[in-house]
Amino acid sequence: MSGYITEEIPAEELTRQIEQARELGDSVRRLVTATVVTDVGEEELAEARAHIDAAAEILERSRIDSSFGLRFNSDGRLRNWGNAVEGIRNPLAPPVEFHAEADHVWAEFDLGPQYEGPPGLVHGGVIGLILDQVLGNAAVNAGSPGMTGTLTIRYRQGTALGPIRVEGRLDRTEGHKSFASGTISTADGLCAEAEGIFIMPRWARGLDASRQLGVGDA
Ligand SMILES: CCCCCCCC(=O)SCCNC(=O)CCNC(=O)[C@H](O)C(C)(C)COP(=O)(O)OP(=O)(O)OC[C@H]1O[C@@H](n2cnc3c(N)ncnc32)[C@H](O)[C@@H]1OP(=O)(O)O
Repeated sequence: MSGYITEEIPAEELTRQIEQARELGDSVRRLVTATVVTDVGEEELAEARAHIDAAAEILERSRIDSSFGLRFNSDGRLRNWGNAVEGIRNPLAPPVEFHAEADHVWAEFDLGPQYEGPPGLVHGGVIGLILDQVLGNAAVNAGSPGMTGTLTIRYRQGTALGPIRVEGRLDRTEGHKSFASGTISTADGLCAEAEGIFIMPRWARGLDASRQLGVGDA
């Protein structure tokens, strides 16, 4: 399967690259939020657009000819900068930083106006996006990673934009299948809960465990 790349970047250099990636992602995330809620006039909009197009042209001077993929470094760190939930250089990602406990994973972060569905509330698809990742990471954390086969979500109440907490845990495994569950909550209480079946695909079953579907961090 392509997109799984092994690299040898010296540790200090990789740390520097990670910082730069986060800074670039944060700057564009700020821009995305500002774009959704700006109320400036026509002249300022034109001025901003010229700057944005100029910045895009600089970034396009050199680019990889694929998506970012999963990049494993020789020091054990893994980069998933394009990931739609966790990718530090992906401005579509909040990005979510998960914490791994013995029996579950969790994260707390803000969802801004770019994630809106119904007015003031998080889009249902974004809820699914985040729950897919938290359940998948729970399976990874428990040592039983897999691709999402089935994801079932029950939306209990609207999720207000702003601070949210997500949690996920592995409930059980059956052969190549991992059964995970998780929740999204806010200050208003439980907003959505999910159950998922994560399956180790046939093509990945013979691979070294550390390379199966991106077990790792960074
Ligand atoms: C880094 C980790 C975090 C990841 C978080 C994000 C996760 C994702 O977004 S993954 C992307 C979205 N998912 C996908 O694209 C998956 C697409 N589907 C596939 O790749 C395959 O169909 C896949 C992996 C689900 C099944 O793989 P395949 O090699 O066909 O499995 P196969 O050997 O036929 O079946 C294995 C078992 O799973 C069951 N199964 C197969 N498909 C499904 C399914 N969709 N739902 C439930 N069970 C299923 C089979 O019945 C079989 O069960 P049993 O062992 O009891 O007989």
